[in-house]
Amino acid sequence: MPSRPISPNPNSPEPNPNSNTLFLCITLTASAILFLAILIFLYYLWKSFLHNSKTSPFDSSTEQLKLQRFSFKELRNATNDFNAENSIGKGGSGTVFRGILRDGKSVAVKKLEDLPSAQAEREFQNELQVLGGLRSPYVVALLGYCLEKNKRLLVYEYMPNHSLQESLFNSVEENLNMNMNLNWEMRFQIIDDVARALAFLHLDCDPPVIHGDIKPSNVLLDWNFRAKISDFGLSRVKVEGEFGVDLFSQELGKSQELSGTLAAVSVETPGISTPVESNNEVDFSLALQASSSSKNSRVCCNAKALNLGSLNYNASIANESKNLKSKEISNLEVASDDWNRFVPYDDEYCSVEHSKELNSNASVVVDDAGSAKPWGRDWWWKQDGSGELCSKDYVMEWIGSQICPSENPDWDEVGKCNPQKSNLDGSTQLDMFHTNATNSHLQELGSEDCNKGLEVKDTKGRKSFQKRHRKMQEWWKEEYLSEISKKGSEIKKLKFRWKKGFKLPHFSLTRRLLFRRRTPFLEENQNNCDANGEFSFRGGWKKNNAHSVGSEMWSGDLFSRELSSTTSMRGTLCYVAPEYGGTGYLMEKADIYSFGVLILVIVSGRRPLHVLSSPMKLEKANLISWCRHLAHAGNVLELVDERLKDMYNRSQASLCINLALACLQRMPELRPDIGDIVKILRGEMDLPPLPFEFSPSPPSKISSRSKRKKKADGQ
Ligand SMILES: Nc1ncnc2c1ncn2[C@@H]1O[C@H](COP(=O)(O)OP(=O)(O)OP(=O)(O)O)[C@@H](O)[C@H]1O
Repeated sequence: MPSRPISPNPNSPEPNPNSNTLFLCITLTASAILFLAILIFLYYLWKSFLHNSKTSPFDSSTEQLKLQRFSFKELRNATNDFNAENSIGKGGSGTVFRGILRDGKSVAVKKLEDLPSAQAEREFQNELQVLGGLRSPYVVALLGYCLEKNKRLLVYEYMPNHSLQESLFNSVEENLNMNMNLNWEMRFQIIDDVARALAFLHLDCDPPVIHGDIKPSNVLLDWNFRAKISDFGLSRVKVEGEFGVDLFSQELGKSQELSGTLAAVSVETPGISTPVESNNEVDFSLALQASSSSKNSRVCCNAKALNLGSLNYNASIANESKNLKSKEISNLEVASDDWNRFVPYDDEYCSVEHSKELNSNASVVVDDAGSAKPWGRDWWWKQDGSGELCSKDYVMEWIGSQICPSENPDWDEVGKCNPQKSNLDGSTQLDMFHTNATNSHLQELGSEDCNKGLEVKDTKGRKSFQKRHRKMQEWWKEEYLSEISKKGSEIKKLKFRWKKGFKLPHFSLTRRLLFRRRTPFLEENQNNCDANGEFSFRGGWKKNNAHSVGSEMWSGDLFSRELSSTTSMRGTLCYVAPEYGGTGYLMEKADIYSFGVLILVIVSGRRPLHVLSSPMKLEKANLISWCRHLAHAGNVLELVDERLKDMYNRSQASLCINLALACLQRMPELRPDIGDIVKILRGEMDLPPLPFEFSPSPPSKISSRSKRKKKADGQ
């Protein structure tokens, strides 16, 4: 029986073709939306990942600050076409004008040179990246910037009483006219303000910021003569990890450890909204990047300083000609620049360290007395730009007497290791790195001995000092010279590569990328600072010789110190800490040193090296040296500015001077930290005991608090 076909159930609904299509449409749309959402999500995830990896470490602690971007036209209008009448100062990198913005706000506009050098460029970046991220009542606010083609301008809050430099060193008449003479209360307040500014940078910023160039022209005064610090072109951000011992090795450690990441971020915009053009080197952002990527590294990165290094390095490469006679002066100028920065404020208590540097200069004085500029740069003589140091011969004579004491045979030995001599011999600057490195160690060791040795004045003592000094030199030679010679071939290789690829300060991005492939180990350094031989050199070195910050601390430390003694000079002559040229242990303490000089300058109203055309007592020319003598004689108040007459608080003045002496100790570790300094100035803490040579014998603990209490009681 044939089966009957099953007829469709008349009750079942007919499939509706329209609803099918609708269903399909909805599904497709939903999938597309979902897919898009996922894409968007992934995109944002990726973006935020990128953003986080480039965020300044400030972000964690400080709100990002938006800097206003001005057009050039706006600033030109504000300053009346940069009218000379509106010019309020000139610094190394440009001129500062007073301007009034459209909203009526007074600003100071720093116009950098139109053809910015690599150094100016880095300074610009540094200023934006560091100062741009800081807000404190003790720090001059950076309000904005202008970046148009080759135009670089920075816009700051206007400080009506300009710089401390002017208030202290303008003529009395000038100051009287402008009502800018500083009485004691103002001076003490300024010292306190600068201390608080440093406390903010060192203690409140995370990571700490090291200013690196504390001096009167970088202390600006508001209407009430309250001080704020400015000029962060040399500043550094410090990231401290568990291996935080030596600055320079940390720099190396950072570049080594982060070799993979550094290259990638060099031209990226850093955390704060900062203009970075693709051809600019943003070494600062590298430091920040490094800091966020490396737990165990402590990073100090500095643009201007690296550039100084590059200057030296370039000079060294350019200086391979053996017939140096005519060129050598200019090269020596560059080379001796670094040496010069140490020069003449160190006194007899610790002068062996600097004696060679001084000697190097002395040899130029002797060799080249009349011609050229034996000291390299005019600015050396024009401390802080005023040009008041007009008696060169006088100073030279004085320096000569300081550096070549014929009665000290030990110094002859140091004198042999003269960078200029090595140059005259026809050796290259790279060779000089060795020589100078060697010397710097000899000096360090020597100076240690000198400090001890000077305490022993008799012949027996002198002999033992010499013996110890030589012994230390021998020890150093045995310990390190072989190691350095092992590394000589590496240096040559680097020199070769440098000549091939790193000579141009701004070679094109394409070339950079090409070069990157070929020389990966140099790329991180190139990104850091493409014209910077020193940094490349360091990084390259570290790359091949170190595997971690900790494990290679010592070799890195050794080598970087050698280099730093010739190439990494920073700051301003007479204000820069001695360790900047050598064993840079604690960077904050370098600020403390400069602060010590600043205190003396404020209290005395004198420059650190103060030589006038009129005859003057020799020992007073060097402020620090003179202060130490006075301290030893128990008469520090003689240092107080005569213009104040007797109208000053004696206990405060004595406290300030003794505090300055504490800050000026040669060993960074012995200098008080800024937290203590603030407390000492507030009278909440006693001044730590000063070293023997600064105190009238027997050494006594200066109890500022008790003294002030007594004084208060007496009153
Ligand atoms: N915000 C400001 N308000 C008022 N005056 C300022 C301001 N900034 C700078 N000046 C003035 O301009 C001068 C030059 O400042 P600038 O920072 O360019 O150079 P410097 O610190 O003197 O030198 P260098 O930059 O070479 O260390 C200062 O000494 C000060 O008198």
